[in-house]
Amino acid sequence: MDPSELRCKECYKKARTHYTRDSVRACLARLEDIIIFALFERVKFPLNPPTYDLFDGFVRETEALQFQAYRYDNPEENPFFPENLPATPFPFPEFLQGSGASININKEIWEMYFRELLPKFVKCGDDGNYAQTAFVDLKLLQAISKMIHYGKFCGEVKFREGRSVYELYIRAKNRKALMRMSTIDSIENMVKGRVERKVMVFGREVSQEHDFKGEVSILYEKWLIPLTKKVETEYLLKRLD
Ligand SMILES: O=C(O)C(=O)C[C@]1(C(=O)O)C=C[C@@H](O)C=C1
Repeated sequence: MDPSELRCKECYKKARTHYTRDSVRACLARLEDIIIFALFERVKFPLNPPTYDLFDGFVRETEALQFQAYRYDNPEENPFFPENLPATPFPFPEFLQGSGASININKEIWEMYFRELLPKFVKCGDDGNYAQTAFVDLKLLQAISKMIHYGKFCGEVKFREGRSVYELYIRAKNRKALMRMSTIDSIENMVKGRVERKVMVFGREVSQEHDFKGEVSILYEKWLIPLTKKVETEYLLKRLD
């Protein structure tokens, strides 16, 4: 059968119209699984430096292809090289509002990935598996990017629940207060605990070679959660533009 014939009524419904605190948190939890699995996949390979001679081009070409397959029509997805792609109007009914909808901090995520994450988790060496290394790097980068940019959706659901207070701080451009309002320590601790448990369960085999104890939750604490909150706060600051 030609897969392009696969159609059902639901396909035309473009259902991603509404997000709630619970649905956004459930997405973040699923992305956590993808990030942890991909991290385990990545540490099976050593650093493999020649991978990175062509990695930029590999990401640009992959994004150009995925653009044609409508990946970036979805406001949950943000390219690493937007300058390489035609501008996209958002065809999904828009949930995000204001000019913060187009925030893209992938350049910062890219820096964090190569400066902090890879050197921390991956051993030096070269086993020749460059294509596999590049695929898993991109998978991990895209999952991390999606998670961090979910900060926009976190910001929007919180704004809709507490519009009057948020409007006050947004008009006063009070970044600190918005950051404080976005921060829920109990949820962050729950996320870090859950990450630790997943690492222990998913990573039994990998952990014979790599001792991940605490490291993935530190990655969350030091980079992934702060960058998600940064996107959330920057989104809110532009919510009324
Ligand atoms: O769950 C939320 O409310 C979020 O904003 C997400 C998140 C996270 O990155 O997991 C970020 C900030 C909060 O302090 C708690 C959790």
